Amino acid sequence: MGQLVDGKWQDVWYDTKSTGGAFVRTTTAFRNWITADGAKDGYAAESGRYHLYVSYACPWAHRTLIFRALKGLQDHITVSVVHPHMLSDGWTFGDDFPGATGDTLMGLPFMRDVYLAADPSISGRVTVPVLWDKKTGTIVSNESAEIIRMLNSAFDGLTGNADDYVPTDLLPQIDALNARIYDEVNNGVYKAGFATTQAAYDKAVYPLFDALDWLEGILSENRYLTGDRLTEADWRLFTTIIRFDAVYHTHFKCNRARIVDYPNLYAWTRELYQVPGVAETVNFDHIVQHYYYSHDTINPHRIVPLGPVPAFDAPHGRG
Ligand SMILES: N[C@@H](CCC(=O)N[C@@H](CS)C(=O)NCC(=O)O)C(=O)O
Repeated sequence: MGQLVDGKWQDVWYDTKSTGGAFVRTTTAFRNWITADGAKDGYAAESGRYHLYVSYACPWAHRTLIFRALKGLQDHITVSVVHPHMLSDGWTFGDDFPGATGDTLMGLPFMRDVYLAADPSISGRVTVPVLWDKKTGTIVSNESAEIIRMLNSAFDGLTGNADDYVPTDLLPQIDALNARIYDEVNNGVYKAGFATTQAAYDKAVYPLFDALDWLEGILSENRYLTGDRLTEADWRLFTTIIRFDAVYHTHFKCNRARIVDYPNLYAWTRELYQVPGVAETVNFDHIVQHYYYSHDTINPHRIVPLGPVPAFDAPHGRG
């Protein structure tokens, strides 16, 4: 775990001293957009041009794998999967774990080397996902929220897949859902888990469970978050919820309730898990190994608790 400072790796954990024990997520550095013709930033949607660097453990990277699958982009965008253990070298391309592929594009040893290939004097955290452009040899984007918006539509002309998870008429509703879900759920579990004071933990964990109660209410009356259409808002929530009982409940101390205790949220999770192509993007060995093994300030002995993984392939009964 560390970060790059002027192109040099420094092994340091998150600083919570200057923020009263609170985890504050840093903003991302590469924010370009792929569009159908490349008119916006020079990145045109072309088959075989782009490569995704992901971790199966990471909920943000998971979003991009889901959109790649939903949009039928598997033959157009290649992928490398990092090793689940993120230790003093950060994410690595060790391939001695089932499903970890190594860097299949450039053969580099560490994820930081991908950032250095884009900018040799870069400063900042080395995060996944990364969307890499093979043509110009740089990072297009390392912001999952923007990568999935690109994947949602930019390649439609190439694939003929026009499924739209961000329909214009629902955009304000999707953005409003995303904003609360990001702050209180997606990032809320991290704020609870990485807090180093009781006050910072309390400030995250109460809103988190209030938000889960709110979402359970929505899903008791609607099939999906915005009503009867499955949208980006559902998928952005899904990658946190599917990890919840296996890791966040125990490791991040989000233990007022489990997802299996919320009948509608749990059934909705099973329905989304069973959407064709999605189950293949969920890898519990990587998820469980990553969290319990990588955060030595939280779990210094790296003991991976037994825990059950809920039966996400059980009938969901929704619809
Ligand atoms: N804003 C980024 C956040 C990505 C992120 O924080 N990824 C985590 C893994 S779940 C990471 O790579 N952390 C490494 C670090 O912070 O050093 C996104 O959504 O794409």
